[in-house]
Amino acid sequence: MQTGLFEFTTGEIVVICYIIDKNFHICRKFAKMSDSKNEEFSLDYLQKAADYLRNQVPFTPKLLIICGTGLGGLSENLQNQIEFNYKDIPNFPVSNVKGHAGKLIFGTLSEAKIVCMKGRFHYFEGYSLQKIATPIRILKLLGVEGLIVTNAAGSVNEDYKVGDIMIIKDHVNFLAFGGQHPLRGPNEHFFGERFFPMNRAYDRELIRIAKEVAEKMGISDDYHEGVYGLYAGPNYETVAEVRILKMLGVDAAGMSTIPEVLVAKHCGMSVFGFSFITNRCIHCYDEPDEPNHDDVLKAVMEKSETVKKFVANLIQETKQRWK
Ligand SMILES: O=P(O)(O)O[C@@H]1C[C@H](O)[C@@H](CO)O1
Ligand code: HPA
Repeated sequence: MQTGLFEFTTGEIVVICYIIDKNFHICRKFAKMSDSKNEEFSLDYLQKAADYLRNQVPFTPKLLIICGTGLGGLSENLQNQIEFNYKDIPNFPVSNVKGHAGKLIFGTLSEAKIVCMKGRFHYFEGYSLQKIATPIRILKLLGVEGLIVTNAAGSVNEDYKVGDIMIIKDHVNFLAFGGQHPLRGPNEHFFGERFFPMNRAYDRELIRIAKEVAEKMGISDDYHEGVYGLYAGPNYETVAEVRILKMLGVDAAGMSTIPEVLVAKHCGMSVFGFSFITNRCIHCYDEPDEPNHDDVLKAVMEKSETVKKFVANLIQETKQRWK
């Protein structure tokens, strides 16, 4: 048979049809696989977790606090606590890192209606970026309008010291430069628009109030406003990587936060974030220090009361928003 440039026998045509058909099925299979990946981020899937929680919590939470490594104590501020283990909530991920308890705690503080994630999910644990951010969407379905996101981070900025608080004014999402994003894939319009801005991601009014709170607490030498950079981990940075982060305008490096902030902004939440500086990132080859997770936990423990007070005061000053 003459088909344009090529000549085929009937047998060859059968083989070509078979290959096309096989490829078509393989393509459909891949399309289904990526669809099913998104299914776990879809309204229907997440609604199940939201329904489970809604049936047991007698109020609508307005503010979500994500506790960074060792910062689980932030939930101790809450009154009238109702606690859930992540593993008991249908379609909720489970966290595996030391310093992350894996509990969702509902409660009130200065009349603000709050839910605390005591334990978060990290990319280095093997979760997809979507899975990391599913709690944001679940809690949005429950009524949450604002997010306070916290993390342990290493200081790239050499003016920072261990124990400082860095209020996040902006971030650099290194994963996005490589094309990785929790909102990659079909857009779930229920939650937000396909394209959305991030130039005002961190709420300027909340930052202003937080700075006032820090001043009133007398910790003006111990807080900064800076840029958070997401390093995927689980290793801490090499010296060359720290130097690159510095050149690119990063003040503190961590392994979390940005996927949660992206999904929170996409669904219209106000966001305030801060890093607790647990260690210095090492800039020089002849420095003998090496960062490690136990020192990270120790640094947080030493200042946990100050951090708890900072968050409690910030909530007190903004409680009208979260009633
Ligand atoms: O959950 P966060 O970002 O606070 O955790 C940071 C990153 C690693 O889990 C850990 C490194 O020590 O702290
Ligand atoms: O130095 C760090 N780098 C990245 N993540 C971190 N989390 C705590 N400290 C660090």
